[in-house]
Amino acid sequence: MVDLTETQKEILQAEGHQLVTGGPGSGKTTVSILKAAKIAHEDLKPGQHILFLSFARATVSRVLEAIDEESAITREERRRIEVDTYHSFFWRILKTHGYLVGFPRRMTILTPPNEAIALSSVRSGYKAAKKLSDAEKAEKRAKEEAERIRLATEEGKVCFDLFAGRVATLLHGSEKVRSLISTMYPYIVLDEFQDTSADQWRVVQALGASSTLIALADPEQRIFDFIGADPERLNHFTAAFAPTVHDLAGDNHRSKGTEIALFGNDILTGKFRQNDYKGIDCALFESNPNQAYASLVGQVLQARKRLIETGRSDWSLAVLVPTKKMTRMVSDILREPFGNIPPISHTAAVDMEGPILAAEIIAFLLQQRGHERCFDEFVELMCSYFHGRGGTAPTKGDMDEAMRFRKALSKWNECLAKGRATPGNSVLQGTYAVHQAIAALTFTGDPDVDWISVRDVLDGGACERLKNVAKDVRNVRLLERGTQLRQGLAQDWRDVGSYGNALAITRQSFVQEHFATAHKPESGVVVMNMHKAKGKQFDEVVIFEGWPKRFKGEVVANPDRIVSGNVHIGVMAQARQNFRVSVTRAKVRTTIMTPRDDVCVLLRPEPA
Ligand SMILES: Nc1ncnc2c1ncn2[C@@H]1O[C@H](COP(=O)(O)OP(=O)(O)OP(=O)(O)O)[C@@H](O)[C@H]1O
Repeated sequence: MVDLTETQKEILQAEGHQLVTGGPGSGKTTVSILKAAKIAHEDLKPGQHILFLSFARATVSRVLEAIDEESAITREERRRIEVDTYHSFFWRILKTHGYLVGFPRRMTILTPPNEAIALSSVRSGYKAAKKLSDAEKAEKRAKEEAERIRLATEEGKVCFDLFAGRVATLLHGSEKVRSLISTMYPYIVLDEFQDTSADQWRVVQALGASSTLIALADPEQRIFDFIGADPERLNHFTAAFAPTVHDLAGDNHRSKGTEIALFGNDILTGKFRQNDYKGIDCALFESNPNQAYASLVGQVLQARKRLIETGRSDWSLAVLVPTKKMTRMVSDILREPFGNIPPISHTAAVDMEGPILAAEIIAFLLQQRGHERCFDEFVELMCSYFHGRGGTAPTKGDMDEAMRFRKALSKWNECLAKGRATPGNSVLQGTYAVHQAIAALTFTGDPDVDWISVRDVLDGGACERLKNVAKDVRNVRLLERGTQLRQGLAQDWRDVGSYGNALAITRQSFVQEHFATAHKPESGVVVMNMHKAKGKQFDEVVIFEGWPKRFKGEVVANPDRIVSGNVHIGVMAQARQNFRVSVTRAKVRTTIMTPRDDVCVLLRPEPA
């Protein structure tokens, strides 16, 4: 067990609502878990639990792991601590009481890929977000919201974006539900409280009426302004609940013996106290893809070597990049590095809409039903993939592609109806050939083997779009040992001797996967967007940003930078906080990779 600091001890002793603040690695999560165990031991009545609410499943798994490591916590106390995400907690409330806010009794979750499909026709009517005026943005938002509400109330398909607002309305409107929840959870810990959105805050206000709240926050790790976090949120909490306030301030237990935390603080002010910081490396690279990626691969290999040499098996190395696009690019490079460097095994936190819809296509093909409209359904699933794979930003190209396939299909069917040959130049010829090839496969009953044999046919077939599906689906980790999907498919085979329900099983396992919390925190090499690193910790971190593209010596584009365009505008508070969060995820070392000819503006000292 750790030796608690004086402030941590005070937190354990204090009663009533609490606000615990402190910098990265200052021990907020740790002390709140010990506090939860103490409450479980001393204050809870039979049947009651203490609820630990967090934003992301990844944070949940880190907290669960921390609970497991705390040998001072008994099994019974552990059982009384319920760690959950806001999403999953809200869904539980909506499922039982949603009818109070106009939802039908039978509801299903509209997962992000299916939400993307449902909203794609609204969204594709607008230009890219950057080019929209404020009025257009508001109009687009209102139309999206209206469609979400229609889907929920008329069809019972509820998407995540509606959860917080509806639960807030429900709790404020029903004293009965409020007290039901508070009886079940008399104490609630709110992790990363600085990032609470307006709707989530309304929920918290209602919960705090009868439950005791413990909010954990670092105002300077606030990185979700773009979805409604508010710099005033901590003041709202203080005004509403008059909590005792405990500040763990600059304590740093995560990267003890290094100056990573100090460097993180200096990023906030732009005034660097030292030339070198222990635990921080700056690696410059040349501004062209070959050399940039070669430098990255070199740094990743060196870091991996250092970590393997520690002899531990649970080491972790995060490669953090500024954009989603770069997450994919870096993942592709690590999968197939140049020359004779073998693939660098890693996981990548890419957007899952495309991969999930691609998995649905594979699942559909596994069903091999060969019924009359089978090919039509297959093409329709491909069109859904085009509609949904762009997530919140469907591209015009994808929308056009879906239209083209639908048109081609009706022409195809017209020919068949008239007993004529299908058009030789149809875009569907390749698609049809692949469909036939898969229908002719003989499956083994081993979901892994069969899944991969379908994927291989897509990959090697004559349809370019299906090759993309094969590529996208590689990002799906659902077939790993013990997963819901793998078990479901194997069971299906045992029950009916085929994968007759593969599509339904796949859809269901993604919903369950979304709510599952029994995941281990990431280990090995992981690639992710800087925003996703919040609340996590790794042994080493490599931060890798984009570089300026020049033509005749002039910068013509400067994409994928930590600060947009790498230009110095105003105080850049959000960019500084975001960068600091990334830098301080490391326990031992953070390597920052920035282009030699255009070093990140946040690393240049502020003019005095
Ligand atoms: N008093 C302490 N003595 C030694 N180690 C500690 C102490 N408190 C916490 N730690 C350790 O320090 C690390 C960081 O702690 P923790 O995750 O609780 O910080 P945090 O404030 O929640 O961080 P962040 O806001 O960056 O997510 C953990 O590995 C934890 O076990």
